[in-house]
This record gives sequence, C-alpha cells and structure tokens, in this order.
Amino acid sequence: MAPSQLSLFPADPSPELPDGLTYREDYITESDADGLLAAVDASAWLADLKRRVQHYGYRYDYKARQARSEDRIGTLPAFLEKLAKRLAREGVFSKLPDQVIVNEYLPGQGISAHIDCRPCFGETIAILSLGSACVMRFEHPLSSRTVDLALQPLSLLTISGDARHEWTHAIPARKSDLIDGEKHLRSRRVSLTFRTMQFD
Ligand SMILES: O=C(O)CCC(=O)C(=O)O
Ligand SMILES: [Fe+2]
Repeated sequence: MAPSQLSLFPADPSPELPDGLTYREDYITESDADGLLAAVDASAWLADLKRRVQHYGYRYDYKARQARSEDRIGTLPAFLEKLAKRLAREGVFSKLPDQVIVNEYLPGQGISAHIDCRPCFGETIAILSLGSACVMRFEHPLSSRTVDLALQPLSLLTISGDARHEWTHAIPARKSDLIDGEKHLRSRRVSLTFRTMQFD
C-alpha cells in the first residue's frame, strides 16, 4: 500500500485518491508546527465566520467568493514566506504562493463542500495541517463518488487537476472522525492554505 493511502477512511475497501491529490505526512516537524502555531496565535483572527480565520497576501471575500487584485493586504509575514519559498523551491508550486488563509477548527466546526475559486486562484492549492487530525471529504458531484481522507497534523495535502476542478472538498462539522476504523475525538486544528493569485 502506498504511504499516501495508509490513513484513508476504510469505508471503501480499495479507495483511490482523486486524480490530482497528493498527501504527504510529516512535511514539517513538531517543533516547526509549534513555531507556526505560536506565530498564528500572536496574529489577529477574523471572527465573522463560524470558525476563526486569518488572511494573508490578499483578502478573500466569502460573500462574493473571490479575491481580486484590489484585495491585496501586503506581503506574507516571514513565517509564511519561508514555507511559501520551500513549496516553490520543491516544485509544489510553479511560482511563489502569495495568498494564505489560516483556518481554525474547534471540535464541531468544519467547512462546507466547495471548490476553491477557479478564476482567482492558480492550479495548485496546498494545505498544511496543525493540531488535531480530521477527515476531509472529497465528492465528485457527477458520479456521487466520495473519498474520505484523514489529514494528520504535520501533513501537506496538495489539490490540483481533477481534484481541484471536478471534486468538492469539505470538512464535516462534527466532534469526532472515524480514522482507520477507530473513533478519534477532534481537538483544535489549524490549517494553512497556500495559493497563487491569478488575475484576468
Ligand atoms: O482547512 C482546510 O484543511 C481546508 C481549507 C479550505 O478548503 C479552504 O480554505 O478553501
Ligand atoms: Fe478549499
């Protein structure tokens, strides 16, 4: 079994990741994660959604479901710039990511099924997970296929291709997940989502 499949939710005995998804465990170390969480927690949270978020680079407008050039906030802070540079250097992105959203999920919080804004953001989305594990659900609306993937802390998920354009992703709003057949109570999870802005 490929390492990327070890944490797949075993509802389907031979689940296959959607094309365009990559999942890597231990992308960062525990001490990197501690440093990132401290930096995030020293920054201001926006509390206008059900979950708290922070926006960097460009502000994302949840009502209009877009970010535009006029939504520019500024350059990424050093703690995110360092990761953005690593992601570009390693070829995860073909150019330096310039937009980051930090999401905080307390037990019971989630994000509803969506496709990240296609005209605003480039081909690749990269999500770094900190804190609690949680299940992300991918759904292919045309075929009704669903794939549940457990995102472990320190892991990096990249979404591109079919997974970016044809599948939705969501984090069910619940307090526990079934991971490898075992009930896993959620604690606080913080994710960092890196993107590249795309302008017409
Ligand atoms: O928090 C996550 O892992 C997913 C975040 C997400 O899908 C988004 O911000 O578009
Ligand atoms: Fe998303």
